[in-house]
Amino acid sequence: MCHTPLMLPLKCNYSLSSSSFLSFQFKIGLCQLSVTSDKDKNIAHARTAIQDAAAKGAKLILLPEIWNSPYSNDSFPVYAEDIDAGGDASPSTAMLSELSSLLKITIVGGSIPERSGDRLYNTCCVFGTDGKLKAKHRKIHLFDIDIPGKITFIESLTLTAGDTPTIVDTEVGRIGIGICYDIRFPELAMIYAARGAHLLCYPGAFNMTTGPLHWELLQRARATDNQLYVATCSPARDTTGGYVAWGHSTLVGPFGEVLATTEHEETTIIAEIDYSILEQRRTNLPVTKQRRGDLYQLVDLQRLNSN
Ligand SMILES: NC(=O)CC(=O)C(=O)O
Repeated sequence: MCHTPLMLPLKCNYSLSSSSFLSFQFKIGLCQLSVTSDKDKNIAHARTAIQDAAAKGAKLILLPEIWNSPYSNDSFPVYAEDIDAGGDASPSTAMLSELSSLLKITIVGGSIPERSGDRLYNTCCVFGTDGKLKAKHRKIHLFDIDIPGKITFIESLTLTAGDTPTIVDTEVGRIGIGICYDIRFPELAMIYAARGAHLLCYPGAFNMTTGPLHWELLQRARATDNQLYVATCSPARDTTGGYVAWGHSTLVGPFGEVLATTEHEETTIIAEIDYSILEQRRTNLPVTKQRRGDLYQLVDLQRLNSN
C-alpha cells in the first residue's frame, strides 16, 4: 500500500487478483430487452435472450435497468421482489441464478424493484458461474428530474437509495456496478477504478430528453477518465409506455472509443473485451501516475470506515 485508505490510491491501485486478469479476453452480451406489463413474460423473454447470448459465446451478460416491470412509480411496489428471501419470493433472480450456473456464465442482472422490509430499492444482482449471488447493488443516486414540458420523474417517491458502492470480483474480471443515474457521478467510477476495476457495468434507462445528449457522453467520459471498459444496457424503446427509454446499449473501451452500440429496438449486442488494452492505454497515457495527489484527493469512505 502506498497511501492511507483515506486517499484515492492514485499510484498503486491494482491488487494481485485484479492484475491477474490483464491479458484476459472474452465476449460480453448486452441484452436490450423489450419490457411489458406481464412479469412472467418478461422473465421468460429475458431467459431466452440470455440463452441466445450464451450460445453466441458471451461469458458475461448484462441486462437492462428494470427489465421485469414497467419503469414507473406505480409499478415498483407491485413488481418488487424479496431478493434476500429468494425462490418463489424472487422469480426474476431465481431465473438468473439458474441460468448462470447452467450456462457457466456471469450475469450482471440489470435491475429489478426490490422489496426489503417496508422499503423498495432499484437493485442489480450479480451472479457467478456457480449460480451464487455475488453482489447486490442498490441504486445509490435516485433519479429525481423535473424539466417542465419534457420529463418529470421522481424515483424518491417510492424508492430508497442504496448506500454502498459495489465492486465485485468475477470470473470475467473486477466489475464496478452502477445503475443508470449513478453514471452521472464521476466519484463513484473513480473509486471503482482506484480499487482495480477492469469494467464498469451500468444497467440504465435514459430517456428521450437526456438520452440523446448525455448517454454516450457520460459512458465515454467514465471510460476515458478511468481508462477502463464501460458497458451499458437499456430496455428497448416502447413509445406506448409512460416512460420512454432511449435505448442505445453500448460498450466503450478504455480510450473512450465506442466499440459496439445499437439504436432503440430490441436486440442483443455481442462484443469482445480484451483487458490487455487496459495496460496498453495506461502505459500510453499514464494519467494515474500523473495525478497531483498533493493538490487534490478523493476520499473512499467505505474503505476508510472498513479499516
Ligand atoms: N433514469 C435514470 O436513472 C437516469 C436518467 O435518465 C438521466 O440521468 O438522465
